[in-house]
Amino acid sequence: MAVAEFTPSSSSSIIKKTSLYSSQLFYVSTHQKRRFSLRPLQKTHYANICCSVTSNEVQAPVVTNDLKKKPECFGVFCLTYDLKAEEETSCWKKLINVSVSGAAGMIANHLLFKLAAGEVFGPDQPIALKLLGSERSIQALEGVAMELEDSLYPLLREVSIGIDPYEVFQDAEWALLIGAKPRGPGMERADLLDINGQIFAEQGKALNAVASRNVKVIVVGNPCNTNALICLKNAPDISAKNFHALTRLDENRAKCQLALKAGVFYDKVSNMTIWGNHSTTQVPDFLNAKINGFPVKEVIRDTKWLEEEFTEKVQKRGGVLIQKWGRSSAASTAVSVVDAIRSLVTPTPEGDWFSTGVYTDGNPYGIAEGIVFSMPCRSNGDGDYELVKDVIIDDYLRSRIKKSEDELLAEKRCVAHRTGEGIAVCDLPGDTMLPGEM
Ligand SMILES: NC(=O)c1ccc[n+]([C@@H]2O[C@H](COP(=O)([O-])OP(=O)(O)OC[C@H]3O[C@@H](n4cnc5c(N)ncnc54)[C@H](O)[C@@H]3O)[C@@H](O)[C@H]2O)c1
Repeated sequence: MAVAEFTPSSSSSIIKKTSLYSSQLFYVSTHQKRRFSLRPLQKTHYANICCSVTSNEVQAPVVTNDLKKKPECFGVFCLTYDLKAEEETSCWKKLINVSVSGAAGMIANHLLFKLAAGEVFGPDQPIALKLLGSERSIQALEGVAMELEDSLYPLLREVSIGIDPYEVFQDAEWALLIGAKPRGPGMERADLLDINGQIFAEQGKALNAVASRNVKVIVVGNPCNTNALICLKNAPDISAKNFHALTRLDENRAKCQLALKAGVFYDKVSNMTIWGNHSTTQVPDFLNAKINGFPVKEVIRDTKWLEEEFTEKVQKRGGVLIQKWGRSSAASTAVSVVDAIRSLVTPTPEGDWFSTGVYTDGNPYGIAEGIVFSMPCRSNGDGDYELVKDVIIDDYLRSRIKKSEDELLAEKRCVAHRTGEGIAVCDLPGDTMLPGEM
């Protein structure tokens, strides 16, 4: 059985970089330490401007004669440099590095273009995209980089691709870990936990070695809660608080179902928590959620529907979608990654909260410590979060939360060899992975 597609080895890695600063598209082989131009980059005036970076702003760009004379800067793009570009870029923030793994996959194919367009970090935030693929996906990754080039995004200042996380995560301020091995036919869930555990242990080590000390990590690849746990345990120099497992898609799905039942538009649904694991043991919390500012139970008086139909609909939405669509949700997952990041970089609206899978140490709900569990959080927009304290937990909710907690504790025991916590013992309860997202 192949253990993982990706074998980290800095000696064999190839980084391909397209830099809009240099107007060149080139490979950097860490082996040979040489660069060669593949083809000229047909680009707008951004191709021949330089931005010098101050503490929090990119200074006005200047046209350098050197670059202007370069043979790869050609034709109309060299001549039509518009001085207004200086004004446009002078108020930009400092460039941020965003690393994305699984960048040639379906989710990334939606997400990368949202990142480059400024939908995530804002219209004044230039970004460098560093894309991590597997050996098998390196060609596809080149195609992704070409599409990004051809999209002429002004905010996208650099694109690099590679298969070595120690290079691709260098100075990462955000790491969006999407790449994971899918579950093959007949593969036991314990095997999947182990195979992906290996990937996320390696990526945790790489983040620990080379990423920004303040990097925010969002784990999407499944089983995402336990992958996030493995990742953070392998990155001891980075705060465990910086690691998230994506449960925002589940939150969005739950909001949609409540809106549908109540006959309101979904922006009227707030305070939606997904508790627990991104699996069918997840608990969409209708007790604390609100519709038009009122408790859901006051608006939807059908408790049977809430406890049975609603809960199951949210838990199994991914499976229904794959039956209809023939593949797992990619676009809505990408949207939910955008939502998850935006929730951390913009202040949470007064009285509201969002769900994300985070490390349980110090949680006020009595959930076991040492696991990654989806809980209600608020942020003041600085990338950090705090857990919401004033939530009601009744017997129904507590028993459901306990089931998801037990599952995550079992997953944790099963990957103890990956988290440095001893010998793995796999006594997993029933198979509760979300159908279609395996
Ligand atoms: N948390 C959620 O809400 C949620 C929702 C949907 C999907 N998912 C999960 O997201 C993951 C990706 O889904 P997708 O639809 O994009 O899959 P995909 O198969 O289209 O893409 C995955 C990509 O990752 C690459 N890859 C594999 N191992 C890698 C490694 N070690 N390093 C870098 N890249 C690697 C593959 O080559 C592939 O290109 C899956 O694990 C899926 O189950 C999570």
